[in-house]
Amino acid sequence: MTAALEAQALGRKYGRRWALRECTIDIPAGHVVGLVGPNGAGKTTLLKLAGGQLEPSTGGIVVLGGRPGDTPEQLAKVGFVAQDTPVYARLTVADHLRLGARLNPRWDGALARERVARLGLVPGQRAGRLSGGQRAQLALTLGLAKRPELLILDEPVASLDPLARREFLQGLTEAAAAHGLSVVLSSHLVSDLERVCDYLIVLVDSRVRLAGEVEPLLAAHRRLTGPRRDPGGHVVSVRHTERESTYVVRADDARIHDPGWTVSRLSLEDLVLAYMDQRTEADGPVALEVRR
Ligand SMILES: Nc1ncnc2c1ncn2[C@@H]1O[C@H](COP(=O)(O)OP(=O)(O)OP(=O)(O)O)[C@@H](O)[C@H]1O
Repeated sequence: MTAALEAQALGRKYGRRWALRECTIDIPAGHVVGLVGPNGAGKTTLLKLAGGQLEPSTGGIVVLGGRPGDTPEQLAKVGFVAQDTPVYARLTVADHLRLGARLNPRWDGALARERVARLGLVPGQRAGRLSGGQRAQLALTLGLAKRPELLILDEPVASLDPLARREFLQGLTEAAAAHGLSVVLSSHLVSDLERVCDYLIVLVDSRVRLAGEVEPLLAAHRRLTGPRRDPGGHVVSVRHTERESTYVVRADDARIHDPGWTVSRLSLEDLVLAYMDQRTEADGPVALEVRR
């Protein structure tokens, strides 16, 4: 099966500064991928490389078997909803749907009209007069109605209210399941990702710190709480208080059966925060090899 996204030693510089470096990932098709990381980590850069809006400085990237943005067929297969939810301020909602139909060979007009009606968007209203959240919903509708094989969403839910967020993410999961759509979405809202993503990429300081399917990743880590002593193996992060220490470790090689520890599983949010934190005994960040 063709991978949704393969990157090999992918890097992108702005001037002399790396925005993304040494990125090697291989994401099978059919996943809903959550891309997380602190501000400036390189998430948008990676998404734009996948969408063909940016060229790599080093390495290579293949999306659905082709070069990003290379041919009309490739462009039709990939939907991209940018962070600032670009819509044309002077065009109405209905104009956007007409434009979508004209520009996209696989356009699903029924889906677009049904979503617009369900969201309560007025077809005759100019996009410039919509609220930020409504503009985001319109941009998302255009992305879904394009019927891509891969939908890339850069912070799609940031401006949506909690109900709209849940509604959108549910729609996304349903579309992914019904049409075999692959999705890559970046977000700072890890609790939202927890609900929809089955694949995770954590980017920190322009590098991939963790990548893989969510369930195996969660199964491979534990939180140890107890005395301040080296648990052995891969320590992802550690926090000390006067009374106890909390370690996040790779479960396969740490001494988790030591009765001195209280051992618990992690939520996706705990796991993401541990890799974003990565404070160790030496108090310096460690680059970890990520096994899948
Ligand atoms: N057009 C540009 N020119 C110069 N530097 C840029 C440009 N775009 C991004 N950068 C830099 O590249 C790095 C990565 O930026 P990027 O937008 O990919 O991060 P991000 O993870 O998406 O951040 P955020 O969560 O804040 O959206 C940052 O240091 C940023 O300042």
